[in-house]
Amino acid sequence: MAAPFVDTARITVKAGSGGNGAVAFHREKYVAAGGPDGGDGGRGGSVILQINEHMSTLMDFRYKRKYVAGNGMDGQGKRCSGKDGEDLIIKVPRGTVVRDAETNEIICDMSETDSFVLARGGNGGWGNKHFATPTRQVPRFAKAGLPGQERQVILELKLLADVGLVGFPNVGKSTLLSVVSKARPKIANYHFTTLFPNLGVVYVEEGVSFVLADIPGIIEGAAEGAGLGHDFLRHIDRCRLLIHVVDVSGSEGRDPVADFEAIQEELKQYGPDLASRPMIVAGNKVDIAADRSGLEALKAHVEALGMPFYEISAASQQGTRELMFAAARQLEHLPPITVYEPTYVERPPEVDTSEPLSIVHEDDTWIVEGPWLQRLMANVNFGDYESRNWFDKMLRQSGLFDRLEEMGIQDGDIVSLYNLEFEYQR
Ligand SMILES: Nc1nc2c(ncn2[C@@H]2O[C@H](COP(=O)(O)OP(=O)(O)OP(=O)(O)O)[C@@H](O)[C@H]2O)c(=O)[nH]1
Repeated sequence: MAAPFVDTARITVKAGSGGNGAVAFHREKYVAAGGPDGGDGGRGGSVILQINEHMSTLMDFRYKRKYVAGNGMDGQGKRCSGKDGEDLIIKVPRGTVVRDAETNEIICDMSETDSFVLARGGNGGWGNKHFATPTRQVPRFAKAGLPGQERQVILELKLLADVGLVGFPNVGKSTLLSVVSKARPKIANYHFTTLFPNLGVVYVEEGVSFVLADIPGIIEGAAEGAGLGHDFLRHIDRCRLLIHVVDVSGSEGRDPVADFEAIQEELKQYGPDLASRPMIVAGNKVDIAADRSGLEALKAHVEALGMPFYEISAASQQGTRELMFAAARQLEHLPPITVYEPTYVERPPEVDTSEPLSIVHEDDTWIVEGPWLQRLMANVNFGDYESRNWFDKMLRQSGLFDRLEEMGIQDGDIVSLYNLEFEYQR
């Protein structure tokens, strides 16, 4: 079965690595010993998400899963910095929610934020021009660039509609949407198949309009993942108001109260807050109702629950205008669309500190390098106290300071770790 509507995708993004710093010395005729003039490595490009208003599905992510930004170039002599790596822009439809693939935490909600840096490029390494000091006039070292961030994320599209139509298949949701929405602007390009959520703009009166979505395919068991229903339930999340459409014609031997309750149960299963979402109930197909018993039973049932009830015939447009007015009136008092607050907490990467680091001693400087240190430093936020403490703890735990002591480090010497230098104190 082909279901071309793609509203969730898992992708890997990788920012570019920083270029390496250069070791070079100034050379000029008649100038005896030139100073160090090795330039810095360029910064790695970042991976940036950006909203594109013309996109309405995550279809593009179906076949392309890996997104890599450009690496920074290495530095050169004559103080030339390497070129920065190019940023990679990924376009997503408005309403895309980004989660961490491992923890499922929300990283960002692209509904009000127009662009977001999803993976930071690595810093370029410093060239040796930075390392000249009075005691260290000929620094023969430069720094390697740091790797870019890499992460796996899940993109999830949640429609930005004010009102969602829910109900069993065939109760007349699409028909209702088609008769109440006059215009189908660019947001309404979901109409490739009937399995797509349909969006329409309802113009109620001068200056009053709202976006109405037909959320198809809610069936019993959808909340547990049966059929396609579950995929579409996701879209109701942001609707401020639901219109629950129930077939009250009594055709096919259906019981309106039982149908209503079955869908309510489905919403509850999916999320308790969905079941408590403000709701208007519409009893549809009154034009072909053989008698009014089903309709009256449903009306009594929902009014006892405190919900407004409207009887309509979508096909003949009876009562549909009143229903839309009622929806618009309710919307006036309802808070704006949900924006998902980020829940993602940046954690330090897991590193195996047992792998020995390389230590090179030059003048008063101790240059420390190694793959795990490089990875660690690319991910530590040095502006944050906790992170700095944690970094310090990792260094101690690795035995680095004991080894430096053994090798004869003195107080006041410089420890040089990629883009960080500090004075050693016992
Ligand atoms: N007589 C009558 N028929 C209706 C009315 N509303 C819808 N129908 C018919 O009921 C059938 C199903 O209507 P749809 O609008 O496709 O139902 P739906 O709820 O959108 O169905 P799904 O797309 O499967 O979720 C169609 O044949 C409609 O013509 C109504 O008010 N009266």
